[in-house]
Amino acid sequence: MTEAILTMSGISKQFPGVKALSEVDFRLLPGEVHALMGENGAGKSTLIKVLTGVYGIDRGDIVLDGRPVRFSGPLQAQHAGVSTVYQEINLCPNLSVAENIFIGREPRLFGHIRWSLVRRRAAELLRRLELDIDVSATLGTYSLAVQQMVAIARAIDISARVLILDEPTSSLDAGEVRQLFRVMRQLKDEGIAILFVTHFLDQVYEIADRITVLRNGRRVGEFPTAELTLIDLVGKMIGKELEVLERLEDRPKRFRESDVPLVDARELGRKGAVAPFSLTIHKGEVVGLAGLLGSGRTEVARLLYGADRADHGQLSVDGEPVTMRGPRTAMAKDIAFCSENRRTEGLIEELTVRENIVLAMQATRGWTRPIPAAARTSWWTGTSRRWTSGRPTRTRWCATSPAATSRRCCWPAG
Ligand SMILES: Nc1ncnc2c1ncn2[C@@H]1O[C@H](COP(=O)(O)OP(=O)(O)OP(=O)(O)O)[C@@H](O)[C@H]1O
Repeated sequence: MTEAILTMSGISKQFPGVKALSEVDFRLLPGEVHALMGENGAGKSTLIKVLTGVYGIDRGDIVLDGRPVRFSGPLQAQHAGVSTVYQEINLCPNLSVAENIFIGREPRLFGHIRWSLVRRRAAELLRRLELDIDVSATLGTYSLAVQQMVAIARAIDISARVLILDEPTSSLDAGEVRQLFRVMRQLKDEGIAILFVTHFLDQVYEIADRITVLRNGRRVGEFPTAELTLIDLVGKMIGKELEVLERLEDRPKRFRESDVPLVDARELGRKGAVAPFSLTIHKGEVVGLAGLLGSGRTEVARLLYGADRADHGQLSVDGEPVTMRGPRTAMAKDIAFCSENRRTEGLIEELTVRENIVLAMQATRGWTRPIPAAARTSWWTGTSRRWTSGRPTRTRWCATSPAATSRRCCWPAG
């Protein structure tokens, strides 16, 4: 059996009031992509951070290449051969690609940086990864995906043994994910061990050789990907067996399929943005839209809210056909929208909390009907009561394809 390049044994980490890791064991083999899986709060980030010295360890041992190690920080870990590339690229977008690859470790002669050597070595490195990137161009002019490849190139040039990729695909579209996976396969073939943290289950099955599952800070197990079915993986992540998951499907719903849906979109679409899709949402139901960046999730939500106008299909609310002329129509139908860009689209940060809420209230009433001062204080408590009493009963997930044409319900949450 191949000897592990990295072994973590009995790792425990306590934060005030939270046991983030309890006696966790983890093994990483050279030349493998190893997915670290678990629900939010399972302990994935903490395990990476104790490995790379961001946090100290309460108990446990780390052995790298046969030698016990305990890093004092990510820089020391990097020099020992363990590099991390995070979802948020921590490079300098205003510097060139070559400068970013060699920043802090530029080759010098008599104190002067040898720029031609920097460019040549950067170009060689990127060529080795079959990346066609101009090393003299400013990094910030490239897409996030390319910037991520540059970060990976830098990481493996510094230390080419263990590469940790923490949620690397969260901001990439399908084509960029393919490009990243090609690079990952190449690094794997060169013998580099890759620790891959992601929430995208389909990507794990595409790229990972083995999977370690964490739950509530404990290791559930280590499995060859080929021997763990998707439903078993989900079961291990959430701590429920297959039969329980199947029974969840049969849970009584608080609505009948024959009930008139609250929202009923039939072949709704917008040219150039979302191909026609159909979707129903019943009272008390939570429907999840899942898909990669660019798959059309946000665009679907914007069409339902009227933030963008549909040019195809029909939308009905509470059984009545509606022409969404804009957010005002949606608000009149009691539809609210919480944008993913809350800071730029959902709030005016210069205003107080109260002023932001009053603005929303004013928008529903129209500017000709000012809100009485007394109502401005009572509205929030009234609304939160309404929200807590209207508990959702059931969650469905719908996956959107790049053109938002397909709809696939996977499993109910909870
Ligand atoms: N710095 C911290 N201080 C206190 N508690 C923390 C800290 N970092 C993490 N935790 C807690 O430790 C537990 C594990 O968190 P961790 O971030 O490692 O989980 P995760 O699996 O990476 O989740 P996610 O997928 O959401 O990133 C959680 O309960 C979290 O709230």
